[in-house]
Formats: sequence, C-alpha cells, structure tokens
Amino acid sequence: MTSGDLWRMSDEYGEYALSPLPWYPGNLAWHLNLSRKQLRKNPALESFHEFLKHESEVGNITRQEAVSMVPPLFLNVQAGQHILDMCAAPGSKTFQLLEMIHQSKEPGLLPTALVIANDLKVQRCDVLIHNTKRMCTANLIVTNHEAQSFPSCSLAKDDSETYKDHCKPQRLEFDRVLCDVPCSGDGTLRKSHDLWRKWSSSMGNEFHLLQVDIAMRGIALLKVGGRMVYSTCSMNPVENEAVVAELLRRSGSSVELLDVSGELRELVRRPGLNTWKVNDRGSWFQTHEDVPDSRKNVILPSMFPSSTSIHESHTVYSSFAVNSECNVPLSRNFNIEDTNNFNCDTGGISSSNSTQSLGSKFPLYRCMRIVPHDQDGGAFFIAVIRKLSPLNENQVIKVRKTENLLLKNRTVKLQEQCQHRIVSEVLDDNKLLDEQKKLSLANQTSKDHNLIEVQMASDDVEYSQTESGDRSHRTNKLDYRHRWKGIDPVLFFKDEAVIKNIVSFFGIEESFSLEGRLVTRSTDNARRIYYISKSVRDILELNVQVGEQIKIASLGVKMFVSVPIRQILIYFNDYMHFHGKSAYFL
Ligand SMILES: C[S@@+](CC[C@H](N)C(=O)[O-])C[C@H]1O[C@@H](n2cnc3c(N)ncnc32)[C@H](O)[C@@H]1O
Repeated sequence: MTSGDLWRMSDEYGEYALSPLPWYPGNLAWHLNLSRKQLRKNPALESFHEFLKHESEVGNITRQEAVSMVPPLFLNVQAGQHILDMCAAPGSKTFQLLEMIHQSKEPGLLPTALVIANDLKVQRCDVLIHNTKRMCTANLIVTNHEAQSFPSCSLAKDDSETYKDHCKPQRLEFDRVLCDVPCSGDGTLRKSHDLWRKWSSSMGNEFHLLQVDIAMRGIALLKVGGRMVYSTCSMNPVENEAVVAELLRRSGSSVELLDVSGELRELVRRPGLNTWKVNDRGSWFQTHEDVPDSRKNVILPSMFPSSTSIHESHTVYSSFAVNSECNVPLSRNFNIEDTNNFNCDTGGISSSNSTQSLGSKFPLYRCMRIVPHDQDGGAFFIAVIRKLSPLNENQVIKVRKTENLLLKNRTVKLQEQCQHRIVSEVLDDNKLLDEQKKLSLANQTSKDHNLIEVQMASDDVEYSQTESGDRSHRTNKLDYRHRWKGIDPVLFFKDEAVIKNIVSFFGIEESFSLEGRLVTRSTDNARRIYYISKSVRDILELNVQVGEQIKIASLGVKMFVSVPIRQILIYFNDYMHFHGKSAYFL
C-alpha cells in the first residue's frame, strides 16, 4: 500500500477510513471504515484492495471482527508455551495465537511453543485446517474431540518412569487455555440479521451446562499457574457470569477470577453482572426456588446468581478481600451499569438484604462485558481465570453426582420430547447425544456404545509396525491398533534413503534437524510428508504411548509431496520459503 492510497482514502472517506485499534498492542490491528462494496467498486482503491487480498492470501493480514480479537490478548501468551484452543473453528483466534507464538520466538529459530486447536465438528475442523494453513506452521495440531472430554493422555506409572529420563511430557497440560465456547451468539446481532427472528432471552439456558462442562475440562487441563480465558459472543448472563460463578464454585480455592483491569487499558469494557434473572418460557425467575417443579430439572440452580450451587460446600470466595482488590479502572473504562447494583464496599453485593440474598458471592465484576455502543463493534464477554492448585477431585465428583441426577431427569425428558418431535430448535441431535452420553457415564453400568459419537475402529485394522517407528522394543502397549475410524493415523516417516536424498538435494543444514520431525498419514503411502516442531513431536510420541487418545485431524506443515511420473517418484517441496528449490527426484 502506498501513501498515495492512504491519502486518497482519507480524502474521500474522511481521516478515520483506516485507523489503528488503540487497544491492540503494537498497532498491529487496524479498523477499516469501508464496506466491502466501497472497497470493490471504487477504482481509486483498487491497488489497496489488491494489497489486502494478496496479504490475506499469504497470511500476513487477517480480516476479522475487532472484538473477536480480544480474548487471545488476555491469555498473555509467552514464548514456548503450550496452548489449547478448545472450540477453535473457524480458527480466527487460533490464527492469532499462532501469530503470537511465532512472534515470541528467537529470531532465526522455530518456536518451541505449541497450539492444539480443537473442534467438535469434522466439517468445521476442515475449515479450521484451511484457515490456519496460511500460517505455514509446524507447531499446530488440529484435533476433533468434544472439548468437555478432551483427553489428558496421562501415562501409566511404569511408562512415566521411563519418560522422566527424557524430560518428555507425561500428560497433556497447558500453560494457556482458550475456552471460546458455543453460545447463543446474541453479541453478533448487529451483523447477524437472521438472529433477530430466532433470538429469545431463554436461548442461553440450553448452552449453560455444556459451557460449564467445557470450561471445567479446560481448568482440569490447565497447568498450575496457567491462565484460561472463558469467552462468548453473547451478553446473556446465564452463559456468562452464571458459568463463571459455577466454575469458581466447583473449583473452590484451586482457581481465581483475575482482575485484569490493568491490562489493555485502552479497551472500553464494563464489569460483569452481579444479579440477573433467568427466563424460561416467557417467565422470569430470581431464584431456583421460584421455578415450577416441572421445570426444575431444566432450569438449573447454577443458572442463578444466588446459587450456592448444586451442593453447598463452597465458602471460598465469600471471604475475598474486596476493599484491597477493588482496583477496577476508573474513568472511561468503568461504566457501571445501573442494573448491576455494583458496590465496591461489599464486593459487588448490594447492602440491601433482599438483593444480598439474590446476588452472587463471587467477584464477578472482574469479568468483562464489551458492548457494541461503547466502541462501535460487536459484543463479547470475557473472564480470565488463573489456576492456583490442582483441582480437588472429590469436590468435582460431588458436584457431578448431584448434577447427574438432574441430568438423568432431564435426559429422560429430552428423550420423551424427541419421541414426540417437539425438541426445541437449539437442542439439536448432538446436544441430545451429549446429554445421553453424560447420563450413561453417570450410570456406569449401562454403557450404550451407539451413543458414543466417535467410535473406535474395529480391532482388525493392524497398525503398521514398520512405519510406527522404533518404539516396538518397548512393551506390547506400543503394538497398538489404529484407534480412530475415518481418520488416517499419523506415522513417523523413517525412510532413511529418501530423507538422505532430500537433505542433500535441498542442501538442508545439520542444524535444521529432520530426525523425528517428518510424519505422514498411512493411507497416502507417504505421498505427503509433513514437518513437525519438537513440541508437536513430543505430544505425538506421548499419544502413541497412551494408545492414540488424541484424534488428530491435521498437524505440522506439508513440506514434501511425491508425484509418480513414469514410475519415478518426484518429491516437490511444498513449503513455500524452503531454499527456493521445488522438486526432488528419487
Ligand atoms: C464460538 S465458535 C468458536 C469460534 C472460534 N474460537 C474462532 O475464533 O474462530 C464455537 C465452536 O465450538 C464448536 N463446538 C460446539 N460444541 C463443541 C464441543 N462440545 N466441543 C468442542 N467444540 C464444540 C462449534 O463447532 C464451533 O465451531
């Protein structure tokens, strides 16, 4: 883009046609105040438009809703960290995370960090893979799991002893977790015109439990000292503050809701709500006791601010140090909503007795609400959580037991509704499956394998020992069979002769090690060879060790592609900036 382009734009569309977002670090994000039509139709902007298109294609520019870029910033990503993006498709935040890990590396070196980007839906994983391809990164794994049951890949004790010597990971643990959960999406009302017809104030109720479950899994996978960002593009408190309160309740002193008022000070945000009502079928309720008995198993106690949760054992946050910690930013960044009844002296709980019993005991004002009319954009809810100690398993199990009773009732109800074809619009089949799955887990005895979305491949698929690498000398645990139906296994590429030729033809220096860094997918007969970072390799090895718990949809960067021409195998270098050579003859 030339200064002439900029001059023409500001001349025609005003000086704010293109301006940096004040809150984005390093002036790296800009707001373009032009519609797509203006950009396409105006001949004076042609070269600028071409510039945007080209830079987007090669991954230098990403066009994105401004507010959607906020959650990754609050992760405060540092060099070398392992990051889990639990609900990642279509991948705009994943891309941002990848940019961060590539920025934080030492010049000339590949980053040591890792991003695992996960999504439940296979088709959306494809979009995620497509959208992140522009990054050409060796440090990404795309996985396809229900986030609420994302595997931990814990090694059995005997294996972990062996691994200790090698400083390899013994289970999946993340320094940062992004939990950008599925939600009712009412924060996008300005641009999603369809939503105006579909929206109702009770839409969020259907997401609440799933959101809690996903976020609790996120906390479980977070390292002690690590940070998790919980976010939605909804303004519904049942999907937001109620979820955060339930996380604090369940996790007790193991986590804290961080006050991040000192971070990104230019970003205009409002504090989280302390009181709200819950809507169900047109009626508003202040407490769970007010809910009719027939709906008590659908409208859960945890949806209410006053909830002492499903069980009463949490007293942790009632004693938080309100006055000393009440350092919420002053001036423009602290627009207390009238309805919020926020009171610094009582930590967000109104001094009136009636409200006190209805307000949350947690410092929910530390959550952030970004609303469209504050800075002309979309709406987002963000909460930042730090893990202080490992989760107390007993506490989590206690909550689950009671909750499963609720779920059991709820699932029976759902099944009845299904039979009568009156399942609500938002409760799709997947959701029903989710509920049924939880129920079957709770009952333990009646496992219905038909309900498990991703089935294990039948045992007759032998895992190729030759391609599986040199770990066969270990126990027979490593002689595993490929686990995931419909997904090709990831195999280390070990053909020494081919690797040797590749190294000499492309003049690859010794410092750029290929050992253990080339992988392929079995069914393509090593047609495509992918390069992976050391961090990805370690996770891959761990995954092999634990019997392929992770369902890997994609990983690393495609570096060599073979094309058979007249019986000769030609390897093209598919990695854009790799020594400028493009073909290799075997
Ligand atoms: C709000 S979108 C995520 C947007 C994404 N973080 C981004 O910035 O591009 C929510 C995503 O969650 C996925 N999803 C829904 N239920 C899920 C579950 N149980 N586990 C994992 N992902 C889920 C949906 O397929 C959807 O892609």
